[in-house]
Amino acid sequence: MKNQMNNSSESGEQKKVLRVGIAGFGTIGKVVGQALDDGIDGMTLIAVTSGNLDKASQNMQGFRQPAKVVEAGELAELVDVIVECAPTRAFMDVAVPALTQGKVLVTVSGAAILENPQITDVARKHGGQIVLATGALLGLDAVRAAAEGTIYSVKMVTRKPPTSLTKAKYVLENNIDLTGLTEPLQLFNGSAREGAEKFPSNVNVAASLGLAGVGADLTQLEIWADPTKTRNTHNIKVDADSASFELTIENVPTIENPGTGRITALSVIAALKSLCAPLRVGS
Ligand SMILES: NC(=O)C1=CN([C@@H]2O[C@H](COP(=O)(O)OP(=O)(O)OC[C@H]3O[C@@H](n4cnc5c(N)ncnc54)[C@H](O)[C@@H]3O)[C@@H](O)[C@H]2O)C=CC1
Ligand SMILES: O=C([O-])CC(=O)C(=O)O
Repeated sequence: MKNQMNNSSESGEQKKVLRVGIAGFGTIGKVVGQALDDGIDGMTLIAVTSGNLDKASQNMQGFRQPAKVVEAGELAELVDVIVECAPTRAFMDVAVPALTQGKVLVTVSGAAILENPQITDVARKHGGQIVLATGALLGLDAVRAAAEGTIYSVKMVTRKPPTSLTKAKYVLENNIDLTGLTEPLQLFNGSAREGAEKFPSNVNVAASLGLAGVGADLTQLEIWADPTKTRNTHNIKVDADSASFELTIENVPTIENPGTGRITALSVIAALKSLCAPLRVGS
């Protein structure tokens, strides 16, 4: 990782402090920014960019040390680590300059990585790294481990309250009215790749599951708008030669953006901490 800041610790030894920038200061970005402002060992928030720069400044009013608010193109050169939590369509505008400059990109945009697989070549060529945080899912550590052997099948079923899906691309494009739904409605049944294309802001987790395991084409996905649910629920079933497992996570929707579970920002914070921690738990 290039260009880390040096700080002297009390013992006099040089300690590397990672300079962090956030691209996308919305539901996830604000929580991550607040955590950095509260203090994460070994890193400091330097700069933020977002769709609306004035709003980003306002959102840092309570911060002890508000970061610089910069245009998207300026962010990468100022920092060592970029946290990308912008809409899928903005991913390449953030990722390419970051990785071309050899920086670390921490992201939850699994759908955008599937859509732009060449981004890993950019990272490889310039010595950058993409860290796809687990986000709103669970079990990616076990899926990755199983993928070192033979996985026979991976299936994921997502059930979200209708309010978490009203802004989904597929729902808007097809004028699907989810208000007044009285029983579960299946919106999608197919591969994780196709699901991530149709619901890019809603099943990043399915894209991540595909990337962790047998690939997005072989990962099966169902998406349901389910009025019996109050939480964004993902169930995954994996059958492999090393293990079989079934896991379910029930994510509390955020108030700002019900499609995004509260745990997502916390997963990003955990991923950031892993970059500096002397002990890293999980693969
Ligand atoms: N893997 C996972 O578990 C999850 C992934 N996500 C992904 O994270 C993304 C962010 O989620 P939220 O924070 O809930 O969305 P949000 O809509 O609350 O915030 C997005 C922010 O990005 C900003 N933005 C728009 N255009 C931009 C650009 N060109 N450059 C930089 N920032 C820009 C917006 O102004 C807004 O502040 C989602 O679009 C989704 O793709 C979301 C939830 C879970
Ligand atoms: O997958 C996503 O992008 C978001 C999600 O399901 C959740 O927050 O539960």
